[in-house]
Amino acid sequence: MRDCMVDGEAFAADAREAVYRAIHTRRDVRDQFLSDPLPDDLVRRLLKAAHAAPSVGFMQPWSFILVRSEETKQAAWKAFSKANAEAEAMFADEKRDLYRSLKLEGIRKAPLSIIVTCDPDRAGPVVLGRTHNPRMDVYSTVCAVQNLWLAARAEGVGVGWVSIFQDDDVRALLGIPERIQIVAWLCLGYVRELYQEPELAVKGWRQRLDLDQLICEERWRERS
Ligand SMILES: Cc1cc2c(cc1C)N(C[C@H](O)[C@H](O)[C@H](O)COP(=O)(O)O)c1[nH]c(=O)[nH]c(=O)c1N2
Repeated sequence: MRDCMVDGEAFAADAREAVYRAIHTRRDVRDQFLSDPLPDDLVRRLLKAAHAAPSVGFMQPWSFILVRSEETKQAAWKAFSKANAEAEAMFADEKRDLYRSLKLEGIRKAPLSIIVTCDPDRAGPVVLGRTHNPRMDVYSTVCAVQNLWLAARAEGVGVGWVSIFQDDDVRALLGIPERIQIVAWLCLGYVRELYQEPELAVKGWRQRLDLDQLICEERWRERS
């Protein structure tokens, strides 16, 4: 068994710093995408990072659909626009005005979209670790998205997650069968600069919560 092990010691300070830098400077990107295409080997590294994510029962339920054509991106943007109009109507008064002013997608600007899906049947009917909570497959897929997002940050590639869609529109557009879950539409492209803080905070939509208010010991505590 010893032959199967690798060193588990802490990274050297600069490598550790790089990991935290990727975590803390990662941003959701909507408008800063450059049009330059992403090289295939880079895209492959990002997908490899996603594929290295943890998954329940080592299920690896994810798949990745790569979209580069203007035609498909235009159709996706139309689906977004329809859903976004519905979303806008759900907010009241000033919040609605602020919502309307926000840029919430970069579908047409980003040279590449990666749609991440989850196959609930990937590892058969009974999956280790998912026996009492079937949602674990989607949670695993989200881990893959986050791996990709952090790797992209290190590569100078911005990622924007767009979730303002009716699933059926995306299904029809990409030919995704009913049994497959759509987890994320990710827009990707090189970026020259990023917001220092979440754009939604900068634009006054919502601020970062105080971490100390979110930690409790032993028992659930309502946030004050
Ligand atoms: C599941 C999920 C879904 C979405 C998002 C994120 C996640 C995790 N985010 C991005 C989100 O607004 C952003 O992560 C937060 O505002 C925090 O900003 P940073 O990611 O730190 O820049 C996002 N942003 C956006 O402009 N349109 C969208 O539809 C979505 N959808």
